[in-house]
Amino acid sequence: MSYPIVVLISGSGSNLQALIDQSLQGQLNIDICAVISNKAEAYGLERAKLAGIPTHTLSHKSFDSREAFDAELQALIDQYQPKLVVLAGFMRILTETFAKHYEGRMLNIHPSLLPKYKGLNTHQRAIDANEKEHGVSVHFVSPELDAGAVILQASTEITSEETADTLATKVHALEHIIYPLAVKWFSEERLTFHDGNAFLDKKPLPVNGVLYQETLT
Ligand SMILES: Nc1nc2c(c(=O)[nH]1)N[C@@H](CN(C=O)c1ccc(C(=O)N[C@@H](CCC(=O)O)C(=O)O)cc1)CN2
Ligand SMILES: NCC(=O)N[C@@H]1O[C@H](COP(=O)([O-])[O-])[C@@H](O)[C@H]1O
Repeated sequence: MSYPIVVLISGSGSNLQALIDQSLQGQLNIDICAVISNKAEAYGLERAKLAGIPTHTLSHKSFDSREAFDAELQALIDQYQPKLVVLAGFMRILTETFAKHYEGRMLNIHPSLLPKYKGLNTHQRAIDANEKEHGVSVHFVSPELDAGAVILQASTEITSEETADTLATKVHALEHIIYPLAVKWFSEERLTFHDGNAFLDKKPLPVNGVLYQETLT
């Protein structure tokens, strides 16, 4: 029996594509029931359609408040009764009510080594701060932005010639490895969440999650 998930996007959907590909290759036993975007122009919607996955666009601009948008989004998601909600480049801050409704069963991928560089424009900020390394974090979604329990991180060196674009390319490659791995762990019920903390095989994860190395796969 495959594991039902719903994926939320706002843009290109390369992380969605990584999940689709690994599912099709039999590496992930998931059923992506629907892909929902808040942006009609998101290329990730085309990726979903090509994979035969139902798509929905729910524009936040059509709602008077964040709460009204989130309520509609929650009703749409719950029609599919997913066991996991995956934010894959979903660029809206979610309300406390929404985050609590899916607490422990909603993941996000964030392009920094949390808790560093929460928010937006993380690659340029890391370069401007003369960081020697940068990377990506997969975490449970909490009401506080980018503050949920970290599950997995992967890092890369920032070179002297680095630009935000070259760094984003390196980070994207890491994302496409660790996000499917985190989803796999959750779908196999190895990854769990209790009282704000993440556990793998019933053991508490380190505060910054597991640092990805090749040996993990
Ligand atoms: N309650 C939470 N909501 C969201 C979380 C979270 O951890 N808790 N993660 C984010 C994803 N994210 C970073 O990983 C993020 C997404 C969006 C923004 C943001 O500032 N959004 C603006 C609009 C920006 C735009 O449209 O380009 C906004 O919502 O006003 C910051 C961080 C998903 N939600
Ligand atoms: N704050 C959230 C955030 O910035 N998420 C980032 O959006 C990109 C989505 O790429 P994709 O649409 O190709 O998967 C990814 O790099 C992800 O880390």
